[in-house]
Amino acid sequence: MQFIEGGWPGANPKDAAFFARATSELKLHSSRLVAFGSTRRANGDVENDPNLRALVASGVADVCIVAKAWDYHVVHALRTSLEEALAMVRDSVAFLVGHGCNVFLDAEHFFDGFKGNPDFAIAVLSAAAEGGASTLVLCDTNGGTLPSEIPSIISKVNDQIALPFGVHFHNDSGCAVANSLIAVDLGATQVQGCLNGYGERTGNANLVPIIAALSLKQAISTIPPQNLQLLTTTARHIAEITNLPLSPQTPYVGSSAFTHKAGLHVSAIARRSDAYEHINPDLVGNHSRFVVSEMAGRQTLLIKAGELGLELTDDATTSLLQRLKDLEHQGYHFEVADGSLELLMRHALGWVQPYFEVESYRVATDGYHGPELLTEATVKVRVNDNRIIATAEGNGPVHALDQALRQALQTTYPSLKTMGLDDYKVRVLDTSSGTDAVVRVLIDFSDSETQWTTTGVSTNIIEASFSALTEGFVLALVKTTSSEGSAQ
Ligand SMILES: CC(=O)SCCNC(=O)CCNC(=O)[C@H](O)C(C)(C)COP(=O)(O)OP(=O)(O)OC[C@H]1O[C@@H](n2cnc3c(N)ncnc32)[C@H](O)[C@@H]1OP(=O)(O)O
Ligand SMILES: CC(=O)C(=O)O
Repeated sequence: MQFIEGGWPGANPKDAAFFARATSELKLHSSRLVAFGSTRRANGDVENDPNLRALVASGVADVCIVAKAWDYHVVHALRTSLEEALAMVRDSVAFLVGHGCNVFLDAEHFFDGFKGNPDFAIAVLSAAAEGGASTLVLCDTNGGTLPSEIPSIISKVNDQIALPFGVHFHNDSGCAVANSLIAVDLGATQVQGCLNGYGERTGNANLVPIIAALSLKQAISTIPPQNLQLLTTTARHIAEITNLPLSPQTPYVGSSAFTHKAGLHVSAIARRSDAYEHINPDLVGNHSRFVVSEMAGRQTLLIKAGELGLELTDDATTSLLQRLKDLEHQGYHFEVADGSLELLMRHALGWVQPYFEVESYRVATDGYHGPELLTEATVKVRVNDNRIIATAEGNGPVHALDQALRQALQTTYPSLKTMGLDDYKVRVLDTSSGTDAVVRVLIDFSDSETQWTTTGVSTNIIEASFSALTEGFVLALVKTTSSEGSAQ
């Protein structure tokens, strides 16, 4: 069974409103909603404790309450006696169970508490068991516990407590996932955490790799098996909603999790698809990808060319590999510029783009005549046997050049009307050279069917931009003519 903790009813109006709506409107299929809270206050009484009353009033059957399991916290944070702390646990659990709740007890600071005073930490678990809790959850609240410390502590818990136990690790030492997996090996039946590892400070245990590892590598039931393939889209969707983007390197679900770059890796994968993948990415809804860079070898180029429907000869592969490495050394970055890479491959096969030839271009920005900056570009191109001169204005140099090129080419190639320029990025490659630096421009394009990125590198930002821009136009024409079935 999976549980989703929805918040702390009574802590704030939002959590209260959530439970009011969720209990009537939310239809969960494979999981149950849990309300979170704490034990009663020290020297208080359960009947009049607003937190416990709010848990009962939340309308959910499963509740999780936190209790201090470290004597240091009892003395200094709660400022009460160890006896009273145990009574708080016992009374609160019994109260909730008496109101029909299934109670999980989160033993806060259990691991640190156990190291300092194991008898008290175990006594907290026993008090919860006496009160009627169904699962005792050992928490590493400060997140400092290391994997090597877990077995001896959990085996002592197993010796003394018969109830099922869960774990709740924070990631302050970067060990939350590893600790959770070890705990499951040692008998934990509940792992608390958060999708994508969100949470206070460095976050909670990331449930994504925990679910994937337990389900796929240890045959332990977690989420329904048919939902495993939704792991990647779910993690990315949640990242989108929370506006906390996933690192591409996120295990299992990141965009680079199964992306291969090193030539030696790709050459082995070409022979055995699982050579450099710890699982089949399809199982979690992700996929393999190959990127081309200066670390590529021949096999990488052959695979990439195959994806583009191009057949590289031996000679073309050799010259392409050399050219690619030289250009990357100059500052090109083909890993993120698939469009420019495609053109490089075509050129290696002797292809010359047949659409237009640029004779010259010029751009001028005039800031002295009126309140608005005016940028004007002129391009001179040859299309078939015609010489065309087009001039256009724009918000800036790239816009003006884009407009002028469109004006020059659109009569002959009306399909260019559907092409859009989506993003434009500039990166300074050698900051120590100041305004004399080499810059790399990346431009993202799209039409109704597809997207492509081109790149240009120069000490002159206009030249780098114009090079990326014209490559974008050429690719738009390649794509149109390929989809019309013409020669490539
Ligand atoms: C270990 C964890 O991370 S559990 C998750 C913690 N989550 C949160 O704290 C988020 C929600 N919290 C809140 O909205 C508020 O802190 C509330 C509503 C719970 C309490 O607010 P307040 O009544 O203003 O108390 P405040 O937050 O200042 O202080 C905490 C009080 O809880 C007591 N307390 C702390 N832990 C516990 C516990 N496990 N059981 C009982 N009482 C506790 C403290 O002793 C203190 O009471 P005191 O001032 O009477 O000594
Ligand atoms: C309950 C909880 O969040 C903790 O102890 O870490």
